[in-house]
Amino acid sequence: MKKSIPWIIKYRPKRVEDVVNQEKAKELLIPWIKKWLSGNPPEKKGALLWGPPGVGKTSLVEAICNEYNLEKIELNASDFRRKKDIERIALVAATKRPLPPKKGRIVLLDEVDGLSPRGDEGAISAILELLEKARNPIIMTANDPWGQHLRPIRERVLMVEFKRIPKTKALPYLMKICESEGIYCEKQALAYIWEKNKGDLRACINDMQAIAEAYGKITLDLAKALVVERDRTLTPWEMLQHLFYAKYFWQAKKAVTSTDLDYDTLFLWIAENVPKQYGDDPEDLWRAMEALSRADVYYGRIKRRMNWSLLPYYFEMLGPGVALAKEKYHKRARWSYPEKITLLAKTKEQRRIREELATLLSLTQHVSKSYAKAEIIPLLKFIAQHNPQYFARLALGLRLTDEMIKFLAGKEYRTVIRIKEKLLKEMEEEAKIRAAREAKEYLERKALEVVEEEKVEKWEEKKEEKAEKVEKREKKERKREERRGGLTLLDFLNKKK
Ligand SMILES: Nc1ncnc2c1ncn2[C@@H]1O[C@H](COP(=O)(O)OP(=O)(O)OP(=O)(O)O)[C@@H](O)[C@H]1O
Repeated sequence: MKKSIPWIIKYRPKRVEDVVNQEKAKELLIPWIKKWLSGNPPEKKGALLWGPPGVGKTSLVEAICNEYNLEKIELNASDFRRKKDIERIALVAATKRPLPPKKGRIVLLDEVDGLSPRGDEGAISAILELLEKARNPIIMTANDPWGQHLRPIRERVLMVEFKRIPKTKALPYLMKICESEGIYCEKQALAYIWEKNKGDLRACINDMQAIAEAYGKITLDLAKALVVERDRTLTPWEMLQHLFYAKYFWQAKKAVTSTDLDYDTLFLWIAENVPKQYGDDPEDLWRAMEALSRADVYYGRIKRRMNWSLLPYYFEMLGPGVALAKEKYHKRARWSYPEKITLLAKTKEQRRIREELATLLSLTQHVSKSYAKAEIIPLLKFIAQHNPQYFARLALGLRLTDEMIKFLAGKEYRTVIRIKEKLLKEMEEEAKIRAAREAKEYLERKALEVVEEEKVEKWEEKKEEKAEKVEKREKKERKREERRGGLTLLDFLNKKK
């Protein structure tokens, strides 16, 4: 595929006057820069250029650098998240003079609104320090500078607002690009592109280039067919359309990141349709499948290690990897809904039963659910299908429901249920007999207990009678002794002698 320089680079404003429709911003920024150049730095050492994306913030800074012969040191939000990043690069840059022939230096911190209120306080305090010490202008950009955490920065800088580019200004500018490229272009097409991109010139130029390079002209019909509204979520079919017909990296990446499909489902949609779309060219197909397999590897790592920083690579493989795998034009194939999803929908009920069975087994057998699924369920299935008699006993013991039995026994289901019912009847009979036997034994035991109690009572009565007799005898004895004058029989006899 022929690759040419992106128009947003080729037509980037070179001079301040080339930046369209930002007169107010220029009125604020240019005098501020001139103060720096005059050797009498302004009170506020930083400027924050804010406004919607693609309206010329960075372009104006670059145009200023060009026009006033300044060196630009640019850092993106991801480069200055930590305090020491700023100290290492920006602070040095902001406090040193540039090498000749450059007259001065601008430090550009792009997308400061990308700093998070919690994780990046260090970076924010480092920026504040930078604003104190700077001996060169510090320019920052942001789409939304109104976060509470950016307040200290807002209070110390010159706030410069950038407006959306109105249609009246944007269309002539875009038309000029078409003329320079020698491309036939319909004005309504540009108006349509402008509307869909809500005044974002970068997005308009990108869309124009994509259409022009694919079809050699920009017409309203083509624009309607190819331009997607920004921030709109694509249906899976639209996603496939945009992906398979993307000519640029960014288009393909946008296609895969603009759906609300979850990551697994997105993968399934693409994997299902790649062979259909590229099937007529083995090499294109091979490259696309290679990209898909890499996406799968990244996704596996993300899930296993919870390493979400790999997500961009997943999208890059899935989107641009698949889209740019083609070297020739492919006719639109008959795309289809991923078979796996259809299958999953069909097997939903089966999966529910399997899940319930695994829960039951894990509770009764004291194993994990995954062990139950991997080891016990297959074993039960085998037993059910080869020895229904034995399985029916197991089913009763494990208290499996009929639907679980059906799930495990498959064709043998009816046999197992028949055996299970027969077993249940037998068990009921057995239970009745056992209950009757137990009742009889109970009565016998009770009767024996009664006889024993009677015996004990009689024995106790006799014991009392005996005790009474002994008491009576002792009483008599005592009376006789008293009559003898307290002498024992032996004393009495001795006395007589
Ligand atoms: N006002 C403008 N005048 C001329 N060209 C513009 C203007 N705005 C945007 N462009 C075009 O869009 C491209 C991107 O613009 P730029 O990088 O300046 O946008 P930005 O406002 O900084 O966006 P972001 O907030 O996303 O960084 C430029 O290369 C240029 O081609």
